[in-house]
Amino acid sequence: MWKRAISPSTLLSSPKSSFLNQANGLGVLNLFGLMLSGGPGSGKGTQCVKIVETFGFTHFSAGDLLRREISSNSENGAVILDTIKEGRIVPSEVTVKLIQRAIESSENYKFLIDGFPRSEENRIAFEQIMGVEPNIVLFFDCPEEEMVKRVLSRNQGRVDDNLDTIKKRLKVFAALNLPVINYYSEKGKVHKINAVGTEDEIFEQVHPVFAAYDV
Ligand SMILES: Nc1ncnc2c1ncn2[C@@H]1O[C@H](COP(=O)(O)OP(=O)(O)O)[C@@H](O)[C@H]1O
Ligand SMILES: O=c1ccn([C@@H]2O[C@H](COP(=O)(O)OP(=O)(O)O)[C@@H](O)[C@H]2O)c(=O)[nH]1
Ligand SMILES: [Mg+2]
Repeated sequence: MWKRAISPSTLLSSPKSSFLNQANGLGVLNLFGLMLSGGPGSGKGTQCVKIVETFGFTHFSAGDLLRREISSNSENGAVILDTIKEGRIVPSEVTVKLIQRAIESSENYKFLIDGFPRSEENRIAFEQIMGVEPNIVLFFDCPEEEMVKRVLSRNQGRVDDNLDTIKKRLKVFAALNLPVINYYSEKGKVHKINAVGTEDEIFEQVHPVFAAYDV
């Protein structure tokens, strides 16, 4: 379980007080974290919309947070844009800080972190900075040719939705994703989803994962 330390004044006024863990008398709030992993175009973002609607999670897409940094002309914007165009991974501390800011400014206690961690280095940086781990990891398993087809017809005007970048992204994914999945698998946190099928068919696999958790 994720826990967030909060001040006593926040505690008293918090709408989330029913999630207080008062065992140590410190005012600690329990958070519930879900991470979604899967290659480009495997359908993570699409299923997040359904999870938000059905289970009331707050959705943070690491890619969207990075794209927002580019459009807000932040000091890191140029480096992030270049990295995304090349299909590489943005330095961990940049992404983790954006996720941290998003979580800390949210009133919800249930989070979906979509498209992160993309490497062991990402994972370790997240755990060091945040001091928490996800409760559940959903891994979207999708053949490369299906991912390519979906990305090339995504039509959202993204700078990385082209054949050249997608090829690079698939190589990065193949090289860096497995250790992350192995790490969380050993902790019994990974639920593998067959990402081929209609959106509803895929959600039929996602839905029961939540049954075992009181969220
Ligand atoms: N089950 C599916 N079957 C076919 N196309 C899908 C499916 N799920 C998502 N898509 C489409 O594929 C593209 C990539 O989906 P998206 O959710 O953005 O994937 P990701 O976030 O993993 O990159 C989008 O255009 C989306 O509408
Ligand atoms: O934790 C992250 C998430 C995304 N990205 C960058 O942002 C791009 C797009 O990520 P997004 O999750 O939006 O892509 P999707 O998998 O949804 O196609 C990736 O290729 C990376 O270059 C990154 O560096 N770190
Ligand atoms: Mg996405």
